[in-house]
Amino acid sequence: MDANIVVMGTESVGKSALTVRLLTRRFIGEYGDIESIYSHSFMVDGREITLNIWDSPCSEDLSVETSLFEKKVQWADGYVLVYSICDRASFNSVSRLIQTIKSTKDYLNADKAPIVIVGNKRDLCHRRTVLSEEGRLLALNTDCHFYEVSAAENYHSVLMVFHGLVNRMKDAKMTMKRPLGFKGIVKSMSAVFARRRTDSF
Ligand SMILES: Nc1nc2c(ncn2[C@@H]2O[C@H](COP(=O)(O)OP(=O)(O)OP(=O)(O)O)[C@@H](O)[C@H]2O)c(=O)[nH]1
Repeated sequence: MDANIVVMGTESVGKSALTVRLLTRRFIGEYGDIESIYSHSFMVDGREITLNIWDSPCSEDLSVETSLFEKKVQWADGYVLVYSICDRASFNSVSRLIQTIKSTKDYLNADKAPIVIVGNKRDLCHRRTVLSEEGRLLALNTDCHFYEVSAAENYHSVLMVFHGLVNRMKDAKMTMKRPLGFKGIVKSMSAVFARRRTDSF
């Protein structure tokens, strides 16, 4: 199975940290302002799954970004929407993103693609401003899955996010997508930071 996942959320919530954690099992602290698509393969229930993961900074200015946003929605088989549990504005933004994704999908008549909501930075619970229950309730109300994780502290919880999404995608009807033109597991940090221009497809 080959599936496309878009990782979205506001600035500094840990989108790159989550993606890099999945790819390398490591947390390196600083990630720079990278927008990249990575390819990562792993086994689930004896089957090889290849995920193409688009780590994208979010622009709230959808009037400017509409065509890029539509491109992402057309491309995506699933979404990881990230907020920081210490940043209420990032949580509110995820809530708005879900509505925008759903209305764009309706507008484009795109396939139903599952969404996972991720509350990141769980290790900073002394600075928490968003309760777990709020995340859980948002997920319940919008038919999404919900996880709270710490990309800084834990690889397995991050793995669970992507496994959970893969399981939901298996249930959803998947249409064949145009291949990205590159594949393979990203194995080293230098490969992780090899940039891929997103306007090339
Ligand atoms: N304590 C803690 N810090 C984290 C965690 N995840 C990410 N960070 C930190 O938060 C900052 C932003 O992380 P990034 O992964 O660059 O966030 P991003 O969402 O990709 O940011 P942009 O690319 O600017 O949109 C960095 O300083 C990370 O070290 C976490 O789980 N816990």
